[in-house]
Amino acid sequence: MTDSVTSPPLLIVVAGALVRDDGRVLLQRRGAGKEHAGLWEFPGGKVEPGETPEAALARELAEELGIAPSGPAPVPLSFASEPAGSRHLLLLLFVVTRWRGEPRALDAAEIAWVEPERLGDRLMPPADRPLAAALACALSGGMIERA
Ligand SMILES: Nc1nc2c([nH]c(=O)n2[C@H]2C[C@H](O)[C@@H](COP(=O)(O)OP(=O)(O)OP(=O)(O)O)O2)c(=O)[nH]1
Repeated sequence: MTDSVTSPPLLIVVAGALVRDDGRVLLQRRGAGKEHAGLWEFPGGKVEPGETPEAALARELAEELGIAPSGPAPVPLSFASEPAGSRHLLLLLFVVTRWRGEPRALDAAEIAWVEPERLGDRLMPPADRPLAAALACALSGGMIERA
């Protein structure tokens, strides 16, 4: 193929929307010195070579929050696809309704449990905004079975 000039390498990132039994969603604020510092995002990170998205999600949730998904497998909800500097971001969002442990901000500046209808109030990276809207819509429409 000769179109690599016009097709930047994919940056595949996985993220989890933790939904508590009261319907609130966990967001975390990116720390200083990181890309998108200060913005609110879903916990997650880059999928490493040879890793499935599900394995990457479990690893990132352990590293960033000290929790492990349990019970029903995380459910893919939506994705974002957009340019990100010299690469192209593919951000895969899963919904997580059961986990072991109490989430702590091990990597982020802080975490917050946000009512779905207030997700839009938080400043987020561009890729997250439509994902947050889709999540709020799915939650208000009863499309997501809670723990
Ligand atoms: N984790 C996460 N990353 C996001 C979101 N939205 C978004 O644009 N991103 C971007 C920011 C980064 O360019 C990239 C993920 O980078 P990251 O720094 O979180 O990845 P990582 O945990 O693997 O970190 P590192 O080891 O490379 O430092 O995806 C989101 O909701 N969650």
